[in-house]
Amino acid sequence: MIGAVLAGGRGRRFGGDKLLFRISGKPLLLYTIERLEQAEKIDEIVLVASKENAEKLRDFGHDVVVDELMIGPMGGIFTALSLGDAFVVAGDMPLLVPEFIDFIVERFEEAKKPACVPRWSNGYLEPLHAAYSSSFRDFLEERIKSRNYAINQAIRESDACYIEIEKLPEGWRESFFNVNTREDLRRLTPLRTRDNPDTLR
Ligand SMILES: Nc1nc2c(ncn2[C@@H]2O[C@H](COP(=O)(O)OP(=O)(O)OP(=O)(O)O)[C@@H](O)[C@H]2O)c(=O)[nH]1
Ligand SMILES: [Mg+2]
Repeated sequence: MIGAVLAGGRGRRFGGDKLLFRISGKPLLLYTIERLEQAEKIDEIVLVASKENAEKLRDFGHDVVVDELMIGPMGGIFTALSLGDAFVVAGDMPLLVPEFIDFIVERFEEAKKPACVPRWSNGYLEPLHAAYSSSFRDFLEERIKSRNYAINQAIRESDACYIEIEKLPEGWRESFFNVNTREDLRRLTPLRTRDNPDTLR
């Protein structure tokens, strides 16, 4: 399965290109990529870039595909699916849990549904930590044509399968953590053992 990383955002809340921002000398995006590489079900990684940052992202050693739409997550997912079925994450998720990703991909493969998306008990979805089939792309195309870019609504109106988050190990939830502001960087401090045991303290 392709692991697609959305990496075309502007980082407005962060105040600059957060994906290249270095934490203990390592770009945020690299943390995300390394976690995704650890998932056994992911055999190829693709970075979904903007035209502006595509060149820089080539340094990460994975294929880069340019998002021509730049309408937010829906366009990134749409672009990723042009390559085939994909597990899609945001580039600002440094604490991805590889076992959780494998779990979702397995469920997706069994369910044979257009998408498999984690869902909280209050109905909130995690569309940027989900598996999608290339057939979901056709469904998105219609919505993009009518400028309806709301990804959660699209998922709800599709025949998606859901993964109930609260029924899974609590430790897996940190997989959703994403860095949006500089304040969020602080939340990384006590957590890191796997990647950089000492340096983030
Ligand atoms: N390819 C692509 N990636 C996107 C797009 N919008 C956001 N992303 C990426 O999707 C991920 C999650 O988005 P956000 O957390 O909102 O990041 P952002 O858009 O850079 O930040 P803000 O400007 O503060 O919203 C980030 O890794 C972004 O780089 C888009 O239109 N196309
Ligand atoms: Mg984010």
